[in-house]
Amino acid sequence: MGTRTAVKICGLTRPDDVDAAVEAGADAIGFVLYPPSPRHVTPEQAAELAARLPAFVTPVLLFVNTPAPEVLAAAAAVPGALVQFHGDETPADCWAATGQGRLAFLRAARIPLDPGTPPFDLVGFARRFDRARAILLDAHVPGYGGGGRTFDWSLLPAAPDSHLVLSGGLTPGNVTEGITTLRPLCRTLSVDVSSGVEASKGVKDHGRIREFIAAVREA
Ligand SMILES: O=C(O)c1ccccc1NCC(=O)[C@H](O)[C@H](O)COP(=O)(O)O
Repeated sequence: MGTRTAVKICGLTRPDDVDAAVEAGADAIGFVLYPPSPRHVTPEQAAELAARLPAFVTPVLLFVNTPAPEVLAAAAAVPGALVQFHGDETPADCWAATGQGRLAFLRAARIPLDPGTPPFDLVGFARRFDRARAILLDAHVPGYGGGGRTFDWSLLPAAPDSHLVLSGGLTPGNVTEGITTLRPLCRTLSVDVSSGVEASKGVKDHGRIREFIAAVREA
């Protein structure tokens, strides 16, 4: 029996898109609380959208270098939220912004795209952020994330004790390859997508969400 790969659909801004992602079988829904992002929602909007989620779908609040009090205030309004740190946050920043571990968090690792850069020290990164629920692997793109770019999956070293989330440029067409490439390297693997299921930034294509999740379920 295959290991079930959890799916996070990220960057939702509209109620209909949240409902469609839940209907399609998403396990987690990400809300971007980073004002420069074209997918940005306010904490109040995130709380309103998250209230549409059934208990078995996890809301994920995504921050970039946000002060701890703002993270904690936003999370207080979203019961059961995971927080995702996608900037330059240190382990100490994550500890403070999760209320000394009260909140579970994902830590994004932004993998350089430049050819010739040395392999990413995934084991070292995971050790640094050993309190993280999982390490989300994304391409290092301008604007911190949501870039629709894949990094070179073949360069990733094994991280047998790590819970990983593959992210960055996933689509219904490439997610199966991503899963088969990374699943043997880690303890558990989930996937995360934003651009690859969009009609435009922040506007999700419901058919592509269904295709993406169907591809994951078949992998
Ligand atoms: O989605 C954004 O606009 C964004 C902006 C700034 C930091 C992070 C952001 N998204 C984080 C995510 O978890 C995305 O799903 C991830 O970067 C993958 O995005 P994509 O390559 O578009 O699938």
